[in-house]
Amino acid sequence: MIRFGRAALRLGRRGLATQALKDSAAWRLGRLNHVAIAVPDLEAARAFWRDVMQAQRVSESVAMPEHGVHTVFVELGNTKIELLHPHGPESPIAAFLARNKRGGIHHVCLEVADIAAALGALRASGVRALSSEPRTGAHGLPVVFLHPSDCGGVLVELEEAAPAPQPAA
Ligand SMILES: C[C@@H](C(=O)O)C(=O)SCCNC(=O)CCNC(=O)[C@H](O)C(C)(C)COP(=O)(O)OP(=O)(O)OC[C@H]1O[C@@H](n2cnc3c(N)ncnc32)[C@H](O)[C@@H]1OP(=O)(O)O
Repeated sequence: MIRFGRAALRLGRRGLATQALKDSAAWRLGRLNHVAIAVPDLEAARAFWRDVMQAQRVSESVAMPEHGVHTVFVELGNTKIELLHPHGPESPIAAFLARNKRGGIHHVCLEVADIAAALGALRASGVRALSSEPRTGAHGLPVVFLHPSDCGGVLVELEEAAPAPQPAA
């Protein structure tokens, strides 16, 4: 059975649906920030997106040992692709690549306006977070991962959107 936390059950009831709408207004689900792809060979993947797919901007590789990954960002204009490669044997990407030898889509990252409010509302709907608190993600902003078994089989990362720049006075 595919699970979506307890949200699908609860939203069937009028009162809880209204509450969920109020909650979502507070935390506001926003843009697709990136799609992450786990890759067995980071330099080969980097070259593919730069030279074959002709992406205009492909970053250098950055090591993030605190997340167990090396990352490369491919800018697409409306969103990004994050290439992920394991950093260390405990890396979650190592476990993923052990099951998916050629790599594949690992997670999607969605922006929210208020990550603490999002976590509270999602937990109340039965969606499990994979850390007790948000951590600092690849863009230096708070992120939290949601269990794929509670999100229809998709690993979802939430990232608190950077505050919009204020117009010059
Ligand atoms: C730098 C940062 C950033 O962008 O800001 C990052 O990207 S860090 C990127 C790396 N960090 C993370 O991924 C952190 C969050 N990830 C985790 O905590 C873990 O990887 C889990 C998602 C819990 C999976 O861990 P593990 O493979 O040990 O768990 P498990 O074998 O018990 O799997 C539990 C269930 O989830 C499924 N599963 C595992 N990984 C999955 C994935 N990427 N997408 C969809 N489903 C997935 C398994 O098939 C299994 O399904 P069944 O139960 O149906 O068999």
